[in-house]
Amino acid sequence: MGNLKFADTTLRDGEQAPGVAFTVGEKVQIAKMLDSLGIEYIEAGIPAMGPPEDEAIKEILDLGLKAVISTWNRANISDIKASLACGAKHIHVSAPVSDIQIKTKLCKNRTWVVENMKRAVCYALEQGCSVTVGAEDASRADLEFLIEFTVQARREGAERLRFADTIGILEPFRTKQIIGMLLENTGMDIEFHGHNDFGMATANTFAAFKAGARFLSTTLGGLGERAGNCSFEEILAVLKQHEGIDLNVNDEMLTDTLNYLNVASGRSEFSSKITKPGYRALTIFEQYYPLL
Ligand SMILES: CC(=O)SCCNC(=O)CCNC(=O)[C@H](O)C(C)(C)COP(=O)(O)OP(=O)(O)OC[C@H]1O[C@@H](n2cnc3c(N)ncnc32)[C@H](O)[C@@H]1OP(=O)(O)O
Ligand SMILES: CC(C)C(=O)C(=O)O
Repeated sequence: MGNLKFADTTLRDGEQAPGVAFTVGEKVQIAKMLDSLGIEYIEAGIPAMGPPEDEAIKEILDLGLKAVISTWNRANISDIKASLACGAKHIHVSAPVSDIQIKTKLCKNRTWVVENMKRAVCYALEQGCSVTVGAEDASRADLEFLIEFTVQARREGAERLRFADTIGILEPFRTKQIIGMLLENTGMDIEFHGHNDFGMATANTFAAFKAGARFLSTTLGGLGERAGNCSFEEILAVLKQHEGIDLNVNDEMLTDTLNYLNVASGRSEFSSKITKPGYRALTIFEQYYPLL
């Protein structure tokens, strides 16, 4: 998909959607389908959760897919050991970076967060893994601290930073400004992870792309915690319509994948996602919407 890369989190954040629990077989099938669509990065799950999550992750890793398979870890060594036990080679280390989450969720301070992130990154690298770092609740973080956290992650050897709009409070203008500022001040590659609480996950993801984020975190159908995440098929349509970027995703395969997910997620409203305006515009009625 060229310079722009997709990091799918249907199997991790998608499964955090209310009422959704995939079986091991469903997770493996979804991973195969994501790979067939040409998605470059697949977040397979959280090994620290134990069985059956770790079984699914092992099976996915054993498939030898083209996509890079990563696992989600808290900023601690025991989570990374659980990932290594599954055979993971690509470790995502995640930590809250807003003061509100550092204080209320972790009961810690900024120094603790940076030190534990660094220790976890360093450990994973020593084990021969590649590492990405996640900044949870980045949209509510103090900007100077976010820059400091990112610079330290980069120095430690992390490949990129996942900027999470964890509670979905950003809007596109602010997103563009904040991602641009982060890129300018850190030189770190950015992955944008948006939530849809105000219905702006796709718009914010597009704004992050316009600001220079090369990695877009998406889920099939926008499945994800609370109101969900940026949907893969929507941002595909937006990129095509507004940027003329055609990622040549096989439309039939995408529809089959969404239909499979509809059944696996048990979310009946999900099937209607393929009739969402953005997606439909470019797949069914493309001739009426000349590309820019
Ligand atoms: C915003 C997000 O989407 S984050 C991803 C969220 N997804 C999930 O949490 C998946 C479901 N969660 C689980 O199954 C479990 O919470 C597990 C397996 C991940 C962890 O289980 P446990 O360790 O038994 O319990 P628990 O969730 O209470 O862990 C809390 C501990 O993790 C710490 N912690 C939480 N997040 C992080 C983090 N990102 N980095 C470091 N430590 C963290 C807490 O401070 C707390 O530490 P303490 O034990 O010293 O007080
Ligand atoms: C763990 C992260 C990336 C997440 O899902 C969020 O903060 O929204």
